[in-house]
Amino acid sequence: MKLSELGRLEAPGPLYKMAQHQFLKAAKLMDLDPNIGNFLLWPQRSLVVHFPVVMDDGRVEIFEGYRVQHNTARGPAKGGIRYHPETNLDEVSSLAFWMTWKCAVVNLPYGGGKGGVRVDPSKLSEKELEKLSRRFFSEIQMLVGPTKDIPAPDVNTNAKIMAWYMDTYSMNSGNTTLGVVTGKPLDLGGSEGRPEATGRGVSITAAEACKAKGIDISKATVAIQGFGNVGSFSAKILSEEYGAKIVAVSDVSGGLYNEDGFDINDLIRYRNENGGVIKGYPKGKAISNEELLTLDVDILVPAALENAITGNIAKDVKAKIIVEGANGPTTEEAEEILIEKDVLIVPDILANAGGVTVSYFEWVQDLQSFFWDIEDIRKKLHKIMTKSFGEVYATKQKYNTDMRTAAYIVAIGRVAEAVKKRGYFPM
Ligand SMILES: NC(=O)C1=CN([C@@H]2O[C@H](COP(=O)(O)OP(=O)(O)OC[C@H]3O[C@@H](n4cnc5c(N)ncnc54)[C@H](OP(=O)(O)O)[C@@H]3O)[C@@H](O)[C@H]2O)C=CC1
Ligand SMILES: O=C(O)CCC(=O)C(=O)O
Repeated sequence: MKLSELGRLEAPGPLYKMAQHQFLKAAKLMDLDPNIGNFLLWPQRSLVVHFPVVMDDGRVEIFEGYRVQHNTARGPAKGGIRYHPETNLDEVSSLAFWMTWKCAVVNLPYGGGKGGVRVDPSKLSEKELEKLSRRFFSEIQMLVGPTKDIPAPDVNTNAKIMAWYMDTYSMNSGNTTLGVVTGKPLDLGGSEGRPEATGRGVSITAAEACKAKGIDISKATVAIQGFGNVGSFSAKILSEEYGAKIVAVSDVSGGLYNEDGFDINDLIRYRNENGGVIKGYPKGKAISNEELLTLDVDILVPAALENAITGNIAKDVKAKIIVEGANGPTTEEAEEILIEKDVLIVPDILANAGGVTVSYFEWVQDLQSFFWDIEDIRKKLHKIMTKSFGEVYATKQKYNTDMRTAAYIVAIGRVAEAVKKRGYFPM
């Protein structure tokens, strides 16, 4: 059978289909065995759960949640859990799919998984959030475990929620199991450097991309969409450690522009004191998220949600480098336009892999009950990110292709090797 003769092309939805197209582009270039290709195109396991939560006013609300394991050939599934009112099986399946390739591109001994609950957490009280988190984790306990599937934070989830997950799993199983989730608080088996890790990985790969493009990062201008975990740490590290000038930032409430560059610590302080929102910060001019994406900057970091850079926006993008802090921020149509315009895209599965890499360090530390210091973590992360960037860039040159396809080629090669050596198919 040829890869083009797929038995089943109905994906869970449009996002998953886009992810499959990215995979197929690489699979064809590397002439992947069709049996392996057809297998890797689909999630290995998907669990959809519905569960009740008694709200503070006595009403019972039913929530829908998901945990998808795309592939576990190289090790336990790994990937975050997101809380968002619009998340769905299509989105979570796509995110799980990308986790498989992300873990493989940085050569971690993991497969890919992801989870989500359809909820707007800003509308819940602290007590409701805790009840929802504990009940959801109990509902997916049949899939998770330190040697099976290890969740972590993603959009709208954090260390506090990871602690509740860990405690719920431990209560249900009768022993304290630190290694069941990562991104936990430091005094509960968390790792130094995990909160900053994704932003640090974004910054390291941005610096490598600048070298490849002949841009001096200490003179570079940067626009960042999204000012949560990934966006704010990318801004802080790029400005403080690499000397780049962050001229635009945004969150869901809109964007801010300052041609002299923002003082990121002051902006973080404002966000924290202002209910998590940057709107109204006095030292910047208000701009829309769309304006931010098309600013004349050297580096653009989308660090919010999927499909932010559409074809229409791509036509007006002026950045020379895009570093995808978010998962899936560039649509297929946009990517074609950007490649045509010679924009260097550092794809999500490479650019934001710093988070899962330090999650891996956390898991290793939990399993061995021996913890490392921040210098160790940063050094090891830097080594993995620069090596991975180099491997992907060399593959791009070898196959004369774009960075995303090159990253897939590296990752698929590693997963295919595991599939073959485990003996999934007669060879
Ligand atoms: N956390 C991690 O370690 C990792 C995260 N990622 C990916 O990075 C992205 C961001 O995740 P993370 O930082 O953790 O999430 P957070 O919840 O911490 O932050 C998300 C940010 O995006 C903003 N945002 C949401 N929607 C929009 C929008 N339509 N336009 C502009 N801004 C918007 C939010 O604004 P507001 O607060 O106002 O809602 C917030 O500032 C996601 O794609 C995630 O999957 C990837 C790898 C690891
Ligand atoms: O830290 C992790 O395990 C996974 C983070 C994540 O969900 C992601 O990289 O998209």
